[in-house]
Amino acid sequence: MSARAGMERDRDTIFALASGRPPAGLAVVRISGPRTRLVLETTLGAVPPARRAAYRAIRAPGGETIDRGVVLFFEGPASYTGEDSAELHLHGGRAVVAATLAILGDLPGLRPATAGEFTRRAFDNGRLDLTAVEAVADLVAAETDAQRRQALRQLDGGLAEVAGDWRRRLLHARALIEAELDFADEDDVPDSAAAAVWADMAQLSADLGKVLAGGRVGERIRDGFEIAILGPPNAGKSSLLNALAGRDVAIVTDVPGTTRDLLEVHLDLGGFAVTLVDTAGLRETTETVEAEGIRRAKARAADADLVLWLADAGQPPPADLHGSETDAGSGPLWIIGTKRDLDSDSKRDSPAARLDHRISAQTGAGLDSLVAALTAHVAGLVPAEPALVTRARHRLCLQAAKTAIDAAVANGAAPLEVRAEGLRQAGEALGELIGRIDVEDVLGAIFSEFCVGK
Ligand SMILES: Nc1nc2c(ncn2[C@@H]2O[C@H](COP(=O)(O)OP(=O)(O)OP(=O)(O)O)[C@@H](O)[C@H]2O)c(=O)[nH]1
Ligand SMILES: [K+]
Ligand SMILES: [Mg+2]
Repeated sequence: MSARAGMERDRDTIFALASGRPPAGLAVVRISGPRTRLVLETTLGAVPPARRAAYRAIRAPGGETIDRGVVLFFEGPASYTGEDSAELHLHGGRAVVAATLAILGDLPGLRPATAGEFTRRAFDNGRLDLTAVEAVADLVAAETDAQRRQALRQLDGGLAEVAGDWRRRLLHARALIEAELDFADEDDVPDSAAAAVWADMAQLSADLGKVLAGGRVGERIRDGFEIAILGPPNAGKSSLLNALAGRDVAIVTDVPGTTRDLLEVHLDLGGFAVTLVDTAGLRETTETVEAEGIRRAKARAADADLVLWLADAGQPPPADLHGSETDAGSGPLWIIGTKRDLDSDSKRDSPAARLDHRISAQTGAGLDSLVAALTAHVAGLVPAEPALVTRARHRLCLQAAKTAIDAAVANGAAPLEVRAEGLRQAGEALGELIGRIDVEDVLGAIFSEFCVGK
């Protein structure tokens, strides 16, 4: 779309059902754009007072009453989108919603909103920065308390405020350097100002490093921690997955090699989103499909925050699976003895294998204590300090900024212009983070996550 066509579209007044699929108790239809007042005059007879709930009849142009409900009018720019906008709170019936949307669609200058378009206008009108836009999407998608809290913190400016401070420090440093360049011919300019600039930039790099050192916890809270279930064929992996999911997700049979593909179940463990992954049983095989399943199982285990190694006869995990716990990319591994209901008394008491837990997916024995341990483990992965980096995009922008600052600080022998350019690049990376510079491609990716009506 050309810039001009984009501006034409922006002048449209948009509408959408912002609430869930009817039938429902209520339906909220959202309207935003320059014709909002006209819409309200046409359908209600008059524009209600701004920001005050008004009980009104909603009428078709012919005069028929479609429904009665509460209407809210928000006068721009003090609205979510920054434009005149309104909400119609209707009875959530299919016919009510369909008739209302049809009336709006027939009004000149109105069209249905595209996914995320209300929030896009809020961003374009400076009501939300880019991290807040992402947070709106995350809040709508949040399924656990930790996800909700993290999204709300980000919406309240968690990362954006810190990044704003960092940008101001960079601008200040660049201004001092500019001044120094302007006075470079004069002998009486003290060096101390420059020294202070680079000391602060070194500190800024350390501040960025501290936030980055939080690792990917924020991303994990958003996307879910991963627990992979591995073990030899028939160890009872799929049975455990089903037991923890509380439903029959995976096929369970007594045929070794039943599971081939990775199967995922999403759990809420103590308010944290967790993805539990069932995998193909590990064994030597020449069978193509099974071999691919085993390859995927190992790859997933390498990325997991925790591997549960299931063993019904105490088989130890292969050495290539987990290495030491300090290996990069490999989290800890617990050994779980399965089919406890079949254990003879002698086996139960034998200390032959190191077992972290003993369970029976069949009787449910040991499952409560396993879930409690998993919940505590996941909670233990989350530091008390809330994460500021909640998406890979944030991490990459901060890393780019830090790299540019580090190079500028370290490169003391380079001309001042070159070092200043590094600081400009760092500022640009932080600008990209909050969406203050041209970021069209980034925007497309972010807004594609939205639903219509948001
Ligand atoms: N007695 C008993 N049998 C179990 C238990 N858990 C699983 N089984 C049985 O063990 C067999 C294999 O179970 P699965 O859950 O399919 O094992 P798996 O590890 O997923 O097997 P593959 O996908 O083939 O690698 C099935 O016959 C299950 O009914 C248990 O706790 N007690
Ligand atoms: K099986
Ligand atoms: Mg299985």
